[in-house]
Amino acid sequence: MTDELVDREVAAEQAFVDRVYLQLEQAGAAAQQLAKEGHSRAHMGHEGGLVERDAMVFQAAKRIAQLDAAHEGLVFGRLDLTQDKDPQPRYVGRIGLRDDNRDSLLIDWRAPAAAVFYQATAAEPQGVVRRRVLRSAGRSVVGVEDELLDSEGLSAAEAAGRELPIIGEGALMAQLSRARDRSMHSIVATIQAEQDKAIRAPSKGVVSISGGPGTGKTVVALHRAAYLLYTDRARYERGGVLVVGPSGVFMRYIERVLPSLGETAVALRSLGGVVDDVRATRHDEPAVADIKGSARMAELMRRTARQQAPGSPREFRVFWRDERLVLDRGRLGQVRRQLMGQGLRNKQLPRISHALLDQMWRQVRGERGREQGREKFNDEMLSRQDFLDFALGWWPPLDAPTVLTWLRDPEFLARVGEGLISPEEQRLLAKTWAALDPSRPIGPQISIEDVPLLDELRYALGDVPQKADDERDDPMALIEGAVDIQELMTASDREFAPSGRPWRPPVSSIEDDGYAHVLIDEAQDLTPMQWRMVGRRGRTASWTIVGDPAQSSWPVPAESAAARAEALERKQVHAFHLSTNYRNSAEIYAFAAAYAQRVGLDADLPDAVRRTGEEPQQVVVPPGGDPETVTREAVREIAGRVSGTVGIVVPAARRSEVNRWLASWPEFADDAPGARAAVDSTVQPSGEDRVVVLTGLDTKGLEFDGIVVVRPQEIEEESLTGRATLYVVLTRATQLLTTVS
Ligand SMILES: Nc1ncnc2c1ncn2[C@@H]1O[C@H](COP(=O)(O)OP(=O)(O)OP(=O)(O)O)[C@@H](O)[C@H]1O
Repeated sequence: MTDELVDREVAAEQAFVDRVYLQLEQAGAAAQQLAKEGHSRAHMGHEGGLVERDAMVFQAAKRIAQLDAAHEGLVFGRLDLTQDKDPQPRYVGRIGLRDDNRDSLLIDWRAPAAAVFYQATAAEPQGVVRRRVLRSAGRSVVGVEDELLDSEGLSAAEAAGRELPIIGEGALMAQLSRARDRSMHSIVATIQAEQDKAIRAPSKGVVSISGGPGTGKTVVALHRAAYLLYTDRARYERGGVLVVGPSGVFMRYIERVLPSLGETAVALRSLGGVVDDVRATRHDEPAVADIKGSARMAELMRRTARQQAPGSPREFRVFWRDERLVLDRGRLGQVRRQLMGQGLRNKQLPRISHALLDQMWRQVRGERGREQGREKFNDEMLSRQDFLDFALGWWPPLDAPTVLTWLRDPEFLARVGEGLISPEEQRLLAKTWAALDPSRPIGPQISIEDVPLLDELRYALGDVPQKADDERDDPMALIEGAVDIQELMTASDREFAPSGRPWRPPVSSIEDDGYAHVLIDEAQDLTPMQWRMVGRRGRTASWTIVGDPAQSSWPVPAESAAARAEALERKQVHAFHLSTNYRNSAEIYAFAAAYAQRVGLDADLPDAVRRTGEEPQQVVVPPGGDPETVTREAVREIAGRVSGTVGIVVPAARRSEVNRWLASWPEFADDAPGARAAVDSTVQPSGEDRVVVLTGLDTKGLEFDGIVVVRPQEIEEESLTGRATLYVVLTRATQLLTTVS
């Protein structure tokens, strides 16, 4: 293959790509013009729909241009079919586009017509002679990679005067060898057949995608989200797609993929951010996390939500027509039980005054009182400030953060935890909640493990009924106006809302929590309580769940499996399995797999296909030697040899120490500004650093060109599932891996 030939082919593709961008600009300008003219029409009938669609294409393309200029092109694939099928080339891109005659210029990668691009193989070419991947930098085509799928078809095409040279080493290998930066990239150009099947699976029930490390589970799941939005945009955009991943760092790592595919209507949430308006970023220590994640906590929260509010009045006395009426403990207890039996606590707010009045009216025996009648009695009581204050103090509207803070009192905790959690467990829990302050926003005060507990409380309490706007600030309004309560828009309202009303992320009502699709990444790590939390968001949803049990950091798999089954409520599960590791070099993965087998993890071992000739290094600090010097040497060596990111993975207890090391090494001053920031606080590593310090758990789902593992033994011993965590750590590097023991 001559350079001249390559240049000629690249130039030919460039001409086509230029045409696409020109067309896109024209379509965008026209869409904008139309949108300007008929903004209100966009919500009506057919014409409006067209405006919306064109505007969407335009928006998508604009985002692609902004976000991906440096990396990925709009047009990435070309198919040349057999003479009898179609002598014209077909191009595949991130979005679909038509020319002025409404003929297809570019096929959306998700369209049925593009499926063959991913599914054709040499064994089953499906009419494809040559598959070509275009490599681009922004709008420039910089290379092409071809695959010949049907040599007979090629001869026939050439005989008919079509020239179809085969160029390049194969797109996949070129793609896999690229340096890694701090964000995940889309794989649209090189999706493999087994991945494509999972991406395009029908959107019913649950699609469960399993596979070992680096098999593309995450990236496949994200492409699936884009695929679903493409196939049923009205449903998924209106109902919402929720993507849940393990950590904030991970969410930042994947956040570019969907926009680069032109999709923005997706809520990306870390496990600490599933509940609206709450963003927890800190983990509890493993022993505490294990308690807070366990299914028993559901009962603890249920009991908590039924307790009398600490400090609330416990008695009410009043004289009425010469009689003393008393609401004492016993009578209040009866009213309480009656109200609790009728449903969620906050939902009873409109009923409490009448329930209390009933109880008091029963005490009215005297003739003077009786003859005035119940109505008069009600009127008079309801106009007494002391009665209203009592009623509202005794049964106040409650929000989950306030109720969670009740648990900071060890005596309260002991009472509700009786028979459920041991005194030692109570002590551990109370310690983590001791400083909770109801007067400050709860988000920054709680851990990732507290978030499902908070959610549990929200559902046990129910929403405080909403009143009309002018009464919002007056809690008294809750008591009297039992009838005209305005509920917030519910999930089903949203589902059937007139089209054209854009979907907005739910606010904070539990009725707004439902989504049309829920996608869970790293599902093996969800605790039973987390499954309950995400389950509530997907009652009427279809699901995509991806995970690898061998990477699990939850110690009681059976309990988690039960919670998962409950969350999925007998929805039908379609299972897909991915079998090739695209991340690690074969050498690195062989090392990690040997570790998994040695320590008895029941690992799903994929094939790693890319050889680099670089074996992992195991460095031992000599007796009396300095671990910092040895680590620094290892990091320097790796950073000098790879052009992308480097992760230094350490036991949780050593994170600040190693951050201090890194911050003090002048050769990394430019590469690791985040380490400096972390030295005196617990801030997350900044998004753009080339060299970062992470704990084992932090590395979940991420990847780096090079990894240095500091004291692997300690990572292993750090928690009950330390071996699985270390296995995860060993499977994060694409090029070079060094352990420092
Ligand atoms: N078809 C593909 N073409 C190019 N790159 C791919 C392909 N499939 C996966 N990759 C790359 O392989 C790497 C691993 O993918 P991903 O993180 O999705 O795997 P995973 O199965 O979720 O891994 P883990 O379980 O170890 O976190 C990523 O860099 C991804 O871009």
